[in-house]
Amino acid sequence: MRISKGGWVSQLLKQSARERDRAAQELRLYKVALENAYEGLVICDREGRILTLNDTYATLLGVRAADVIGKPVADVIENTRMHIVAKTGKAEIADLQLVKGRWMIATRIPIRDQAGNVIAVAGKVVFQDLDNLFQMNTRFKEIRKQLHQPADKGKSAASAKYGMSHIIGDGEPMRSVKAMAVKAAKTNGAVLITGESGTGKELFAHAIHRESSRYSGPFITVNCAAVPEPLFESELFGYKEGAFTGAVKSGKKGKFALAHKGTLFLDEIGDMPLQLQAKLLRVLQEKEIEPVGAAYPEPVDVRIVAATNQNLARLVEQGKFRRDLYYRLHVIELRLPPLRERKEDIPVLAEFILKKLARDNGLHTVQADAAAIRRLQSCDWPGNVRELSNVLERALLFMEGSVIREEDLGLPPFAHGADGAPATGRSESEEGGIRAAEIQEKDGDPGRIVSAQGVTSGAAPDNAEASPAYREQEPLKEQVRRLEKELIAGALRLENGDSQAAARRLGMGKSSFYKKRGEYGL
Ligand SMILES: Nc1ncnc2c1ncn2[C@@H]1O[C@H](COP(=O)(O)OP(=O)(O)OP(=O)(O)O)[C@@H](O)[C@H]1O
Repeated sequence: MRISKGGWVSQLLKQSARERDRAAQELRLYKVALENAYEGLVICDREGRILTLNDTYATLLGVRAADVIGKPVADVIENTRMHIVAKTGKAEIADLQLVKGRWMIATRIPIRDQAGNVIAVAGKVVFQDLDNLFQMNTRFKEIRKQLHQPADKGKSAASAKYGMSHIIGDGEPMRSVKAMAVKAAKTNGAVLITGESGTGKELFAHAIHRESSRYSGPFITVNCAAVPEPLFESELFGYKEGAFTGAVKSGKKGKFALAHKGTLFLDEIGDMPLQLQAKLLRVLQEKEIEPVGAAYPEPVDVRIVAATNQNLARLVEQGKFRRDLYYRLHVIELRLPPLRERKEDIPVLAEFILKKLARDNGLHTVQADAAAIRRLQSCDWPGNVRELSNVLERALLFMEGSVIREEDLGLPPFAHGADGAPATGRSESEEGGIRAAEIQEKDGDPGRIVSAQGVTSGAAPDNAEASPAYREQEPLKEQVRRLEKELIAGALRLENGDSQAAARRLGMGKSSFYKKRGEYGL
């Protein structure tokens, strides 16, 4: 059959029209898929100019896609690296990027022509709910920790993690206490570290060990507030085979024996039972231990560093701490200044803490602006550095921009007291919470208390009296207990039952935390 010339042409025209339609439809589909993607998508040319931006990303950025096409991507998207990838040609997978105050997971892929030249870069950001992101990250850290535990368990359990360089603060109070700690480290005598909760006593204990001639020996910690009284003796001194029913068959080494040739850090020493204090004194004098069930004492070479946030002298007066042991420990006392007495250190501390938080959470470092730092310096910090760290961690979660501003700190509005002194900062510490309750009681209203916010903030809101939201009928003590229990249970949940981490999260001292945990049966 002959096909006329006109027939050929019309056939070809029809075919190409069909292909055009198909291509156009395909393009429409891609466009719809791009626009409706859950992720933010952006494509740049090799000069870093935006070729296309989907609606999801445009909405997040608060721009109209049509207005930004052709603009340099760095002018439109904060902290972008699309233009850099266009230059390096190296893909960046799952990088963290802060955009409009939200952390995103960004992936940037160079697109090449057949000769291998970069002609464009495709970028994708997944913005998770921030909590999810942090939860994911916490979970990831846990898994990583579990994976690495068998290899370095022994090492991390028995070695000091911090040195003097980890102790931040170059104001006069801190410089002199650090200098004294270095001197104390060179001796072999017991050191007593005193200071309020969160002032860095544990940090100093580690650093003293590291500065001492025992630095290559073990560093063993015992939290005297956490050991149940009946187990104390065997925990410290160990026991021999068959010492008591339920004992491990082969016997067990105590902390003293584990710390042989190293340092034993007795944290919260004020909580040590009196009977054990007598035994500790004996070890310090005789330099030998007597494991439970042992026939003879065994020599040990251990240097004691003890810490407390209690007033040991007062405990001695009250008959709760042995005078002779107190004198023995008190030979070298390092008194750590509370943060309110070294506010000049707050800027460097904040910088250090923010860097550490960023590192621990795999984020980019964020800074606090001058007003935020001034606000931090206006606080009294009853929970000291731990509390400062908690406030900064929270600010990091709730900040809106890429720099922490005063309002991100979540502190009550700055106010001067009657004596001109700045108002106390928000405290998440137990002490802070109780103080809020006490303030209310002293104000002559013992049956009522401010809301949870007031309790945890450490300062009753200015309008507590006026706002019905802050007034409830439940008796004061019950409210405090209920809230305290909820907070402790919540923190334990978030930290997967890790008491130390939960105590840190709440800005509470470890001993108070353990006590409360037991008290509430959690
Ligand atoms: N000078 C400092 N520089 C850097 N970090 C610090 C400093 N002081 C304290 N910190 C940090 O504050 C937190 C509390 O410190 P640490 O546990 O040493 O305090 P503490 O006095 O032993 O508290 P507690 O009496 O409640 O056990 C830790 O995260 C610690 O790293």
